[in-house]
Amino acid sequence: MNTHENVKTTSSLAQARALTLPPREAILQRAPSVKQFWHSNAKLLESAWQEWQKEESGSVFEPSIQLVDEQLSKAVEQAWQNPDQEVAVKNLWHEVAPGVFKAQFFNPARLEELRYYLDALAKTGIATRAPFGIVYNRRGAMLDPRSEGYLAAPGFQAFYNQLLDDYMRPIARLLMPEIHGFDSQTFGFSIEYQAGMDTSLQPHTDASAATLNININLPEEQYEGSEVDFYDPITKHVKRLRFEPGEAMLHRGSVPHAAQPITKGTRNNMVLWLYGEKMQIPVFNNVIEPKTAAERWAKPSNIKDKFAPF
Ligand SMILES: O=C(O)CCC(=O)C(=O)O
Ligand SMILES: [Fe+2]
Repeated sequence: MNTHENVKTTSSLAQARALTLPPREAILQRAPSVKQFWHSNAKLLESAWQEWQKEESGSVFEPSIQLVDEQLSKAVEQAWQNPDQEVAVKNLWHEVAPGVFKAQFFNPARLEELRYYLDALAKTGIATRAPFGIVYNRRGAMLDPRSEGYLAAPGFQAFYNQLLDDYMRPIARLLMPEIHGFDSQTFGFSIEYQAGMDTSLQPHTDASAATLNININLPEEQYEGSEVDFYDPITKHVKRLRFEPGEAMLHRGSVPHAAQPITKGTRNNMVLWLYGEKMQIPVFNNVIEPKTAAERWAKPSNIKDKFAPF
């Protein structure tokens, strides 16, 4: 006989699995009924994810920060212990276009752990919402708690928060000092590009102060096309960049960029954003107040608000 608590939590997963998603046309039209669907089921979905995790713990290997490239994780760990050594982190990032920095972020040999886990999440039968920003996104997911229908599995959330708090924020502050102070709020989503599905993205800027775009393709997952173009608004130069498995680009949200059509294979990525309270981002030509290394390697005390870009 189940305890009362068990009966209650077991039913969340079953209830979540029994939900009928709004029709695809309504989703694409961003109908108010779709927003209402996610809003009214938000609590149920969160408890379903918790329940799923309880049931599955042991059988599904959770992604850990050990997936991060060893050089990067060592340098970052050192910097947390002694911020004056942050230059070792900076040296691992190369400015490949104005305001765009590239580094090896995940160890490609361990990416299958993340992908295996994400596949397991996709098979739970718990509904997730794809990013509206990607025209027809059929495969991607929302990652941040501010987004309805997000991947609320506690194991995933722990990993996501570590990526943002331990890695992205201090690194972004180090490479783009003007974003410091516009970085207490987080946002994230995943994308899967595939010919015949979501194939490209029009030129745009992000509503972020900084964007970390990490390729999570497995080494054997080849693709053609799907380069990301970054535009230099001053010189009008276009830099066409290709992502290899585990590579990341960290860029100012204000740098215009576009994804070229994918012609073969798939490209999977995880996109993380930082911005300030109420979605504030740095203003062009803002006076930059100098910060210390110790201030960069610190977690913001600001409470997260609920503003979601999409
Ligand atoms: O395709 C990419 O890697 C870029 C995605 C992107 O720019 C976005 O989602 O805002
Ligand atoms: Fe973007």
